[in-house]
Amino acid sequence: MNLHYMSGFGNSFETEALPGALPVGQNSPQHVPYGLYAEQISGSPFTAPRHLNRRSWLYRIRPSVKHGGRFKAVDSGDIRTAPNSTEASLPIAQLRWSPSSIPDRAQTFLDSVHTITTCGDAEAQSGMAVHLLLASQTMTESYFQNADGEFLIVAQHGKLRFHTELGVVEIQPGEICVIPRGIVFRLELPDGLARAYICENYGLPFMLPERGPIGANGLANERDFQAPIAAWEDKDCASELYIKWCGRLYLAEIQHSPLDVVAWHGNYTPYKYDLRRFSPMGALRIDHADPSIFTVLTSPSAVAGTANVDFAIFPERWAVAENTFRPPWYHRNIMSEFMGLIYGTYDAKPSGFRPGGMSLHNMMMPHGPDAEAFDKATQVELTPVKLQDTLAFMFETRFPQRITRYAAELPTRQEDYIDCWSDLPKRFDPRNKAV
Ligand SMILES: O=C(O)Cc1cc(O)ccc1O
Ligand SMILES: [Fe+2]
Repeated sequence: MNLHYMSGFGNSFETEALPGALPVGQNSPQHVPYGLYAEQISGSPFTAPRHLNRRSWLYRIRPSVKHGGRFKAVDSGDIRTAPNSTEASLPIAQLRWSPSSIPDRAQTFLDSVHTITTCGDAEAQSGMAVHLLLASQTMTESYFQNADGEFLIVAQHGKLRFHTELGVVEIQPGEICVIPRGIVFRLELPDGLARAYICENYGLPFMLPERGPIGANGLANERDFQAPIAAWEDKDCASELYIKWCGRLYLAEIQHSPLDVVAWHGNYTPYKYDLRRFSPMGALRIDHADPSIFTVLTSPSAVAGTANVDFAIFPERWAVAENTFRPPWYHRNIMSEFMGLIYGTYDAKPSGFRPGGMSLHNMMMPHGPDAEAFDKATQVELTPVKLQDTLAFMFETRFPQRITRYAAELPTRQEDYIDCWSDLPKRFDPRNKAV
């Protein structure tokens, strides 16, 4: 499918799928072209300062109030929403899971979403959840809307094509898609199967981090983000609209497609980004820099520098530091680190962390390179080395992440994970400074 996008991050975009569908010079004329309805969707309070203000104007076949009706509460399967702190009773630990296979029994988007962790409080609009998407069924007359947060979807296996109210966004492994809070979509699977990690961000929408002394360019560059162009469905048939709202799932039976937006303008839009366009900065002479240098997107909290969620990646790059232990240092962190591996190997965990797998190093849980990585990093000759064919990522949050019962009971959980550090010897010798 040859899809077109508009380039930029946080721009005011405008797009029309029919010539002249977009009103000119005003948002809400008495008569909208082609008999469309004008509707605003606000992703920030009206009075939010400009840099945080998000809204779009949609020109649609029916106002979205016609896409609702009577909602009934339905079972939310494996989807959980914070606070969900008492469901699993595992003792605290460093946790890691091998990749889950994608079941081939037919699954809709909803029963292919399995929550792994939750943190914060969705109703307080802070915190996040991590979900694992194991999908094998295209949604046809079924649509979903999340009022609790925005979705950041990290494709790991197979293509994911999101038909959204604002247009179509397709991603493949190496790419991400963000769907703002409240935007209706359905998911199509061009390859039949897909595996993806989802960060559901309850807080402020993701934005680009400040660059500070880096300057005006580098890391994720604005022009590499892509927003969809308007595309509408004019479909009258029995359909289902699911809404997740304050942690519960509701269903409304509707008689048409809610993806009926013919034109739109604004800055509240889904978007995609190819993580391989990230322009990394790094330690050019000594030491291992803090992973914040690899932040792609951040959802700030009200406390400066204390993210609700940071989305960071560990992309292909050169390692050049001299006289340096090059992998991540051993550490404990007040922030909680959920990691996934999209492809390749991750330098701190060469064996047990596999593409499609997950790890969780929660608040103040010690971690760092396993024994194999430590050995290699302390013995290797320090020539410039390219870390190639590798892409890992981290959702790092200020809140402790509570795992779900589903995650605790997954057969892929590696009960022996902490043994990856057991071969680290005591190396201390008070008589020998130069071990
Ligand atoms: O724990 C991890 O593997 C993630 C990580 C990477 C890094 O380079 C520095 C700190 C950090 O938490
Ligand atoms: Fe870490």
